Amino acid sequence: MVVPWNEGFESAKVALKEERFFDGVQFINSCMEAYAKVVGDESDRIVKEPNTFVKEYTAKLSEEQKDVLRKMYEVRGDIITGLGANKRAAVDYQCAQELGAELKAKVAQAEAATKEKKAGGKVPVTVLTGFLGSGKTTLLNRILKEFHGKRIAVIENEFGEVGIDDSLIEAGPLTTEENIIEMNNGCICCTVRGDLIAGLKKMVKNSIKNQKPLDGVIIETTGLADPAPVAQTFFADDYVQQKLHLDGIVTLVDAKHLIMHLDEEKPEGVENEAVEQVAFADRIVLNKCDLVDEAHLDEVERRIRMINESVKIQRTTQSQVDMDFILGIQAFNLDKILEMDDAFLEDDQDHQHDDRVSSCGFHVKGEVHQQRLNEWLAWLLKERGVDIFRTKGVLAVQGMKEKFVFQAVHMAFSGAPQKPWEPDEERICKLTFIGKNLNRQELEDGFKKCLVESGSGGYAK
Ligand SMILES: Nc1nc2c(ncn2[C@@H]2O[C@H](COP(=O)(O)OP(=O)(O)OP(=O)(O)O)[C@@H](O)[C@H]2O)c(=O)[nH]1
Repeated sequence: MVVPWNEGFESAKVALKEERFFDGVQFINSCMEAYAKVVGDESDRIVKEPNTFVKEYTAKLSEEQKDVLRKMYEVRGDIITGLGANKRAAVDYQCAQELGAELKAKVAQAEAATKEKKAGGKVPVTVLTGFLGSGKTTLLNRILKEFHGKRIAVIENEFGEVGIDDSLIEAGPLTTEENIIEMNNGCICCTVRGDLIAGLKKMVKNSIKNQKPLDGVIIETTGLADPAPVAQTFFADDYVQQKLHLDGIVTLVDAKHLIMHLDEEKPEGVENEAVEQVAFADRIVLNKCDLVDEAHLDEVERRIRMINESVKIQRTTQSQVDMDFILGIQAFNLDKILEMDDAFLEDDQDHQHDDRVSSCGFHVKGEVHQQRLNEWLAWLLKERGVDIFRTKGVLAVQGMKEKFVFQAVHMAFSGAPQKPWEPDEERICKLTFIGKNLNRQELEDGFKKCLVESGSGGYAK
């Protein structure tokens, strides 16, 4: 149903008054597009290229039309100011001025605000993103360790069919279980976005109720997430917008595999997540520098700069980045994002993942035979490691007191005993693969052969 422009304008004004800025943007943009048609323009320049539109139309409009448009640009400027995109708001105020409004003070204020960054007492949120296996969990563990005295809440989103990361996060004393939310039933950028909002709200409300204020929130996305919709969450929900602010998007990059993923050909209309993650980064942690030489690192940096020219980059191994480089940086800038992605604030954005990429996981009671497992995984990753992007497992190995943690990124793998099994803890094996064109039957058959009692006890997947 097409809403008449004047109704949409009223809704925008109400949303502005109630400080529902994200809704306000949707109302004002659609009402302005409808108004453009009234004055004879079929394009969307009225919202996307306001300066050009105003220059072209000022002389053609009646006084009454100019008055309406002037008010629309002022309201849109106020709404966008509410969201924090002051540079963009200044453009709207200037357009309103061109049409006769007296808004010098607002323009000056918006221009000054673009230079000054304000968090306004809100809890800072850091989005940790980066392709599969780039070092996000390694970094998260370092943050939790280094900020031992801080109350940091964590939202952990995993792509694997069987969740493994909960076993790999080493929470400190102030990051208790109630402050860690696991989301492994879908991707945070699409299917579980509602859960992300609900999770953030729950964390903030609990911290207020228990009088234990949060010092920060870290969101670790899946390696296949598009960071744009995750960032949009901080503008789309009013409660979240009032209580939290997006401090920065930190993208981990695997120095060895980044170029391969940037160059991967995708089917028509499907986005390349590795490119999106670099494009939206406020900081890049160029990790795994131990695996490549200097010339390769220079080439990786060159490729990063082709996508995100001005981003700050720090080279690391084992995600050993300076905390000042990634936390409390107030780097997220809505104006910069809008310059890159005009549609960022539209609430019906659609993005398509590569449906050849999937996950296959096993959750089995019982134990594996170490040698059989080693031989099988070595064979599998050698033969299929180009397409198997990521393998993770926590396994009960026959005769081993500790949990055996297996990790692989493409062909490079490592395994080591971790924490001991508790005396009354059931010995289980969890193993998950993420990759392109996975052959579930082959993986299942191979894994079954590694079990001490092949096929025994609750073969979950
Ligand atoms: N050689 C090398 N290995 C690293 C480095 N940083 C992390 N790793 C290893 O790489 C593997 C993947 O690291 P994670 O921190 O789990 O990566 P991730 O991005 O959280 O992985 P997903 O959540 O599955 O996307 C682990 O085995 C790490 O120990 C590094 O700088 N060099």
